[in-house]
Amino acid sequence: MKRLEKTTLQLRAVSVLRRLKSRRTYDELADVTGLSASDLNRYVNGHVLPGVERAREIVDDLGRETLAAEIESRIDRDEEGYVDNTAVVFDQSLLDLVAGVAAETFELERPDVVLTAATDGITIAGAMARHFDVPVAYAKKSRETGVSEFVEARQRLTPGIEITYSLPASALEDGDDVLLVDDFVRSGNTQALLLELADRAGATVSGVFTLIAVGEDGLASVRQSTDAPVVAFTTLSDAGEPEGYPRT
Ligand SMILES: O=P(O)(O)OC[C@H]1O[C@H](OP(=O)(O)OP(=O)(O)O)[C@H](O)[C@@H]1O
Repeated sequence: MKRLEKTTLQLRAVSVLRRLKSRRTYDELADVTGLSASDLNRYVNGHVLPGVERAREIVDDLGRETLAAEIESRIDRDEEGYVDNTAVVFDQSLLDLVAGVAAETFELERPDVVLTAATDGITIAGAMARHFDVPVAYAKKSRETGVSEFVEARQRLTPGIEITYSLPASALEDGDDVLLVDDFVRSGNTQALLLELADRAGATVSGVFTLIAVGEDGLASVRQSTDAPVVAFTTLSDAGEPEGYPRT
């Protein structure tokens, strides 16, 4: 592991601890982490960095669980099960941390481009692109004025109603490795569309990452369309209650 990667991991672990600390005393944080309150105080206040192995444990064991619980606690659902994740997708610093933790825990490979669909996927896709230091591209439901060439794919909403998503042709090059990212997957239709766009551009999809999966059906459907790993940071049940992680 290179020095820069080690330091990045150590700093990410500190960010996770700071998020946890914001709602807890040091003694409570010690109970959650199994680390001593005095060590935690030094990490959180920036006097010392955790060692690399300890940092990895903090990120892998606590990072995802903590952030998934935070995401779940910020999601509202109406009576019909529609998701309001505004409080998540508007919080860029939370997403920046999620992107780094997700890349570490899911061992996502560095792509050439991160691709998403406008609108709500843009902030998590931007966070993932920044993590890997690669460009982010997004397909839109309208053609960008001034762009002459597009790659396009159609999404069928109901019989007779379709939306065309347009991606400037310059966004992807033949042979690019692409990571598909979105804020949530429900039916998987949006990911199917992004897979089609990538395919039309001659790109290879190296992975699919969603912040939230609503039920398992959408993920299963995406997995049938690609051999690339398809992963969700957290999964909510269709019935309305988040599952998999305790709330904080
Ligand atoms: O798996 P699916 O059933 O396709 O649903 C997931 C998509 O739905 C939402 O976008 P939406 O189409 O609502 O557009 P928006 O981001 O502009 O709100 C969300 O941002 C995903 O892109």
